[in-house]
Amino acid sequence: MSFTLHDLAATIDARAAAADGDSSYTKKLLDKGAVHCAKKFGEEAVEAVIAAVDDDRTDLINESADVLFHLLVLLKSRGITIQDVEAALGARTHQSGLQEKASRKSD
Ligand SMILES: N=c1c2ncn([C@@H]3O[C@H](COP(=O)(O)OP(=O)(O)OP(=O)(O)O)[C@@H](O)[C@H]3O)c2ncn1[C@@H]1O[C@H](COP(=O)(O)O)[C@@H](O)[C@H]1O
Repeated sequence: MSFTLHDLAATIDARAAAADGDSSYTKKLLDKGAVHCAKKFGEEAVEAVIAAVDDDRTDLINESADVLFHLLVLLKSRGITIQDVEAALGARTHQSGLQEKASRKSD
């Protein structure tokens, strides 16, 4: 059985609804607010960048897991769901990234 980001998002939802900060790291982050969640996400992203630059495969995989967890917590802190993000990604599939970039330059 595979584990998905939807499973993790559901756990984060459950912790937000019913946990307390002494027993749940997720709830502890959410209780500190969106700005704190954003800072933690930024820290984890930088750690992933460092792992990539160092070409450390194991570190990059582990830091990527941290990044995805902290991104989902950040989204939760602002009332955004993974389905909202998937919808944004889905809306982009009609054109390539290069086409989208070119259309922005002519704005
Ligand atoms: N995937 C994760 C996950 N990834 C990373 N982390 C935590 O993120 C933190 C990042 O480490 P840092 O050193 O940057 O932070 P820290 O210094 O420990 O913490 P701060 O006091 O700075 O916030 C660590 O405490 C990790 O345990 C996670 N914590 C929880 N989850 C998932 O969330 C679920 C619910 O967790 P709880 O809310 O704790 O029950 C777990 O079962 C996991 O599936």
